[in-house]
Amino acid sequence: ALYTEPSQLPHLTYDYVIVGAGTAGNVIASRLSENSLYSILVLEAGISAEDDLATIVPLLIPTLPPNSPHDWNYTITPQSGLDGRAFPYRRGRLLGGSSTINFMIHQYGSSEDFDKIAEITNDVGWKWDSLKQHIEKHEKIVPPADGHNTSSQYVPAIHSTNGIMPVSLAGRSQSIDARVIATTKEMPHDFPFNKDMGGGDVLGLGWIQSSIGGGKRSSSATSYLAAAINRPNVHVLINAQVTKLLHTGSLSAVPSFRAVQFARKPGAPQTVVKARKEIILSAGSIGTPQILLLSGIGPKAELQALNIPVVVDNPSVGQNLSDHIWVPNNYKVRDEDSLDDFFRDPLRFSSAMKEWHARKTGIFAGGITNNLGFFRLPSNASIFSTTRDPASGLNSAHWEMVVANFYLNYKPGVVEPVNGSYMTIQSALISSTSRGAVKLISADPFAHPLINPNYLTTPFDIFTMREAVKATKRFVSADAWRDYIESPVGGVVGTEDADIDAYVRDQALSMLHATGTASISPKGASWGVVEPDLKVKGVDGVRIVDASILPFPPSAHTQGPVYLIAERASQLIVGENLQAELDFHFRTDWVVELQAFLSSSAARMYRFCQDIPIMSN
Ligand SMILES: Cc1cc2nc3c(=O)[nH]c(=O)nc-3n(C[C@H](O)[C@H](O)[C@H](O)COP(=O)(O)OP(=O)(O)OC[C@H]3O[C@@H](n4cnc5c(N)ncnc54)[C@H](O)[C@@H]3O)c2cc1C
Repeated sequence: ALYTEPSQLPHLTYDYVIVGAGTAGNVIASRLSENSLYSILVLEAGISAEDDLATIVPLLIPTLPPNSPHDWNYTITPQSGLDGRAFPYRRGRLLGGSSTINFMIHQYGSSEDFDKIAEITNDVGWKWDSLKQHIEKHEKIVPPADGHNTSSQYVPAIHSTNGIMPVSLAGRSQSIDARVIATTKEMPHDFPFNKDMGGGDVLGLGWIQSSIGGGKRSSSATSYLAAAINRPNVHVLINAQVTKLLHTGSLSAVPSFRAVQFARKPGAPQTVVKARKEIILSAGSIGTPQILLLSGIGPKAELQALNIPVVVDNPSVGQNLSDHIWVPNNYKVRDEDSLDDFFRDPLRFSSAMKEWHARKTGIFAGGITNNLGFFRLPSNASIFSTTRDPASGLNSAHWEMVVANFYLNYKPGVVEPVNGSYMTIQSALISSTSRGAVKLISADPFAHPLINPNYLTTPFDIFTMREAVKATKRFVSADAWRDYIESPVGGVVGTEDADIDAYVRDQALSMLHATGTASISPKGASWGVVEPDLKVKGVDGVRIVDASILPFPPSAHTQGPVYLIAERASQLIVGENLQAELDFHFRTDWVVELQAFLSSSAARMYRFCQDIPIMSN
């Protein structure tokens, strides 16, 4: 059931309390609630926007304005690597979290990314060969909205048609598609064709898969949560911003956190709910470290400076913020079909909207791009004489290219051209090595934290962006574009490396792929925030499941990896419960078992009211 006010909650104690009904949180809620014996509460700070067309109609997403109620409306700190610029940093603040406002590109990353996580954590369960089993439950490949033949555009064998979330290939064809593919044939060394990036092999250029099904966005809310919300053991409360986790005692001298405090808005009454088994933090790469810090779990000196009582001194909380960053390379083109005219023409816009309403097809049924590719620097690139290759392996990317058939530039203050047709090639940094941090600005839980991604502050990052921009120039020099591109628009001024660097620092924006602020680490390591099983280090009762646990930026847009991580986390949690129950049964004689069986329903009722003491912190 969905509740909007704390007073509507039927209980104040649940088996599991999940913080954040976002991409990962809804996976956990859905999978755990498949067992009707577990009671689950999901607390979401944001709203439900299930009828909001901007979050349903795929191509309306570029029109969703900043400063909307769907968004946390963060701003990052001024970036020394970007000429001191600061800009909005979007995160979904609604059911589905960022999966409800993202650009729907859907893939998982390189197999080596996950193999590297397995190596870092000494946990083979994170290896790609193990993790990819979850694709079967997650993904449901459906035909694209225009029903075109996709046989040359993906490899069905590495996908699933049985999962919970509809995913499809591009829902409308674009005039540039054939030129992109022709370029892979003309320049196969620089831009090889990759028929499918969804199976762990990401390198090359090919067709995009999107979290779109039947012409509508698929989010964790429309898939996982929709499947679970009517189960009697699932309660979801929106407008509930968690202000901290409460220290409730200790287990074998390890501090326990088994209660969550939340409020609707600043000054509103605080409500406390208790978790009998576990709290799952799924508040995302910004929200999760913020909540840990507010709860006294974080760097001691930082917490003390804000008069937050320190329960667990962990210097890694909020550190290691990593992200992908991109620059637009805009070109003026000869094209009647670019989306520029479409967005400017109210008649075409409304007739396409009518088509979408009638049949869920047409321009609006597709995403913002049909093609993307992942690439590496040459192995003899000069940067490798001073910097170790940060990619997860030889089949993982350093940079990415996304091709869109309209003028795309979100830099604040940029005015879109009022006429003409355009194409944009986004050059993005993937294996970034700059690391930033999320820190509290005050002990006020409603104050936005300081978000400093520290972009482009390493020689590797600026080198790779420079090479990615140069590669774009090579790409558009192919014959395939000769009669199409008129001229670059607002691009690099000059021909020197320094000119490209200046352009990159002036133009770069975030891909909004924040990761790493509650990083996974080897069991018992002195660094990192969670153990390989995602339990918070030095804490009893809390697990983290979201993008924050990724130790480094993957070769992917980040929703796919988050879905796989959340599926595995659900399996770990359920598995631990089964193990605990088995242990219990093997230890007891039949009389005790019978008693347990007979009293289980009564016990569940009782445990709803059970009191978990709360320490002051
Ligand atoms: C505009 C945009 C475009 C993107 N485009 C793509 C794309 O095309 N493809 C792709 O793969 N990735 C994309 N991403 C990134 C991807 O969507 C995210 O990496 C991923 O969804 C993160 O999942 P998560 O579970 O970690 O966090 P989220 O999905 O953000 O979920 C966190 C949830 O926790 C809630 N929350 C936070 N703090 C609190 C609190 N204190 N109390 C209660 N609730 C709280 C939030 O409101 C939110 O619902 C994009 C992101 C954005 C913002």
